[in-house]
Amino acid sequence: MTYEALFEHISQKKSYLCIGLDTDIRKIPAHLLKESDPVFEFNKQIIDATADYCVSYKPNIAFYEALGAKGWESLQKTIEYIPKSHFTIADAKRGDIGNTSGLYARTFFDPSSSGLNFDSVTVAPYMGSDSVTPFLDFEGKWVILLALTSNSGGADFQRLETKDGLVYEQVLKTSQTWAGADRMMYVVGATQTKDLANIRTIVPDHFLLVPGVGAQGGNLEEVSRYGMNKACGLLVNASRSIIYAGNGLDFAEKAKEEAQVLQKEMAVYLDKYCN
Ligand SMILES: O=c1ccn([C@@H]2O[C@H](COP(=O)(O)O)[C@@H](O)[C@H]2O)c(=O)[nH]1
Repeated sequence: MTYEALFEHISQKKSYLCIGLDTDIRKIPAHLLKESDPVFEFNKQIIDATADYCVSYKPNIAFYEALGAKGWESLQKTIEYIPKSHFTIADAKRGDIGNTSGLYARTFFDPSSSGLNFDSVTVAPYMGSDSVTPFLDFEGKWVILLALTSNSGGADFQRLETKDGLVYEQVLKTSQTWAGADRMMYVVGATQTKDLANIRTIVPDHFLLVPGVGAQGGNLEEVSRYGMNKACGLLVNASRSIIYAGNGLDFAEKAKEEAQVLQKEMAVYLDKYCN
């Protein structure tokens, strides 16, 4: 998906909501456990109920890998089921020496190899350029680089001072020489809103993937006020607060209600801050 197509979809839907499909077999409603693939059945009903209110889905790969081959199968079926209009993110946080990164890229981007055809994958910048650029060899696919994460421990390294600024600032600056705003996004936690104005001076045009509203307590208004640019430039993720909003027969309806609340708020912020 292109930058322009993503912005067009956001404008049409008046939403920059990304729903995290962090589907934990131990947390899904009991009545689904009799299904042959409970994880896929849960995802399918969540997608059917919420697709009108979001522009993106982000399965966190850990939740699928933890189930072995069966989890991989649920992930493949889920990715095929998501409407093509929606931007898909493999939240896998990969990155290794170039040779190995190339295979991680095939895993998420080459359906003839793995059965998966994501639009993007999250990548850790720690191993540097040759660990990231193999993901960019796949035309039209995106890298979402970890910059300033939502967890408190992120500060251990990301906020270390160097002679040229903080480590996360260096990640933003150096990685711009690898790809532009049309192929690269950055992860910035919704719990890090004090840094958003600074981040926007370094990457004014890039999309930011912002996890941390909902269960982690991030503030959507602040994220939007300080993070939005003229093409919206935000994909705000919520996982647990949406997908586990209910736990009964009506779990998908409850998820829809939560998604709708966020979408309505986003419509207001798009009018106010997207310029
Ligand atoms: O900095 C980061 C990077 C990734 N995540 C992931 O996003 C979701 C958040 O889930 P919630 O249930 O809405 O808290 C989850 O998959 C994380 O692994 C993040 O939270 N922070």
